[in-house]
Amino acid sequence: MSTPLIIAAHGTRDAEGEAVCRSLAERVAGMLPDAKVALGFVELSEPSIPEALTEVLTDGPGHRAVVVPLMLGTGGHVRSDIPEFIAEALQHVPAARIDYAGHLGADPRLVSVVRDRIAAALGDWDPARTTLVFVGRGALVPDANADHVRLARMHYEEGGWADVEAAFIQVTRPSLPEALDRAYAAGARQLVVMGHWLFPGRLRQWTIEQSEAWADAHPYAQVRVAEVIGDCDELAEVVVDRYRETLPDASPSGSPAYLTGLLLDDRSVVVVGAGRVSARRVPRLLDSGAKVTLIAPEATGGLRRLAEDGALEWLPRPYQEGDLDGAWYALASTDDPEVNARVAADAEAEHTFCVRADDARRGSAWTAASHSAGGVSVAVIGNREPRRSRTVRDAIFASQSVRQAIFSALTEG
Ligand SMILES: C[C@@]1(CC(=O)O)C2=NC(=C\c3[nH]c(c(CCC(=O)O)c3CC(=O)O)Cc3[nH]c(c(CC(=O)O)c3CCC(=O)O)/C=C3\N/C(=C\2)[C@@H](CCC(=O)O)[C@]3(C)CC(=O)O)/[C@H]1CCC(=O)O
Ligand SMILES: NC(=O)c1ccc[n+]([C@@H]2O[C@H](COP(=O)([O-])OP(=O)(O)OC[C@H]3O[C@@H](n4cnc5c(N)ncnc54)[C@H](O)[C@@H]3O)[C@@H](O)[C@H]2O)c1
Repeated sequence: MSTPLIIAAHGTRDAEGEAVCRSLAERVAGMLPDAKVALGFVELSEPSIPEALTEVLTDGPGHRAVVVPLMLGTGGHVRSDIPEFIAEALQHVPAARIDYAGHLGADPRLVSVVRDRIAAALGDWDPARTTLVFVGRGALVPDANADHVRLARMHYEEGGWADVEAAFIQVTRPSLPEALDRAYAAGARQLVVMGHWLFPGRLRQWTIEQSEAWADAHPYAQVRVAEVIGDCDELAEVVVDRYRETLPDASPSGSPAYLTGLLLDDRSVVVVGAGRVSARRVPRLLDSGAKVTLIAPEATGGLRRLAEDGALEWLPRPYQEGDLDGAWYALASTDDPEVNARVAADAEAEHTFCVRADDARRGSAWTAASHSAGGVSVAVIGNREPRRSRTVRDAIFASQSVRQAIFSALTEG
């Protein structure tokens, strides 16, 4: 049995909205046959999040649960209310572990569903002659509102619209009628209103009412209102992904690797095998100041040159017992599994951490996908999926906010 999933939904007075939410939860449950999946609501529907959590934690396996907020943005419910509900549940079941997953966000699958809903409302209209009014909830959290405006802008960039206006149904501005007025003043006479809502409910109702009232007052304009996201596979898949993202990755025992930073200056590191894998890893070891001894009958050109330059010591012969003496760290990366197994076994006996390149579960260390910039090093270890780790590392450094965090700290310092 896998860890139970609590889907933290908003809740609604609207019977249809609640039914659609429940059918979405069933769809998610169908995608996670090994896990108990239950709904908990922030308000207006039953059970509450602490009630739902307490029930699965008391009955379920291992006193663990994952909470996925069924929320598009990062407003107060995601930042404060749900964490408080989790804390409340932990008071009832103190030994429990509850992981709080990320909100749904602008996942490409959800953006694509929204695009479909908008296209259905657009019907026979030409987007180039139509203005899209993209309505969000509005929150006290500036970031959440800015995210909504960003998403509206993405629809402009990708949709071929005459124009796109972002609007908010509550809390902040422009309101929906204000955004419709702006568009009208700019010449728009065909408007599609998309309320960025998950399910039917009051927000959808207000969107329709306000759009109709505005259209009645503007006889030269036509307004079409798009449907909500609703219960669909894409939404369920994003919920399942958020759930899975919180689960620990599987090293040999199923526990995640313990990430650390080795300080290798002048410490002996033994690399057995001098092919492509070693050629990728040895330069990084040398960058870290390690004293590298390379053991292999044949070495790639690059490694040969490093040996000739005196950057490392190369012993051009097969591995033999005793080669790991004094080593702090070892790499077994020959193309012979039996040799790699011997290196790993000798390292184990010496308490030397050792990477086994051909069969990682039989080693005691893994090589991270890493990069350093501005004195900050990032190491990513995945679930024996090196390409994914590399992609995650690259995404971290491609992120503007990460670079800002690294370099603004440098200038402040
Ligand atoms: C991240 C990176 C760091 C680095 O090496 O510097 C790294 N592997 C990279 C590339 C890569 N590895 C492989 C291919 C071939 C193509 C393919 O299959 O996709 C490519 C792609 C290529 O070469 O382009 C094959 C492969 N890899 C492992 C096994 C054996 C096994 O899993 O049991 C096999 C099958 C061997 C076989 O079939 O015999 C095992 C491991 N590889 C790890 C790290 C460790 C943690 C990984 C993680 O976080 O998930 C781990 C678990 C242990 C370890 O070896 O340390 C680096 C990319 C960084 C960058 O590009 O900058
Ligand atoms: N972990 C990873 O990221 C990763 C990536 C690709 C491949 N691999 C695996 O790693 C292993 C090595 O791959 P490669 O592409 O570097 O191989 P390669 O064929 O390029 O190099 C193998 C090296 O091992 C040396 N060698 C052979 N027998 C030896 C012995 N008895 N003692 C010492 N050295 C010996 C060879 O001289 C050569 O230098 C393979 O088993 C491959 O399946 C791992």
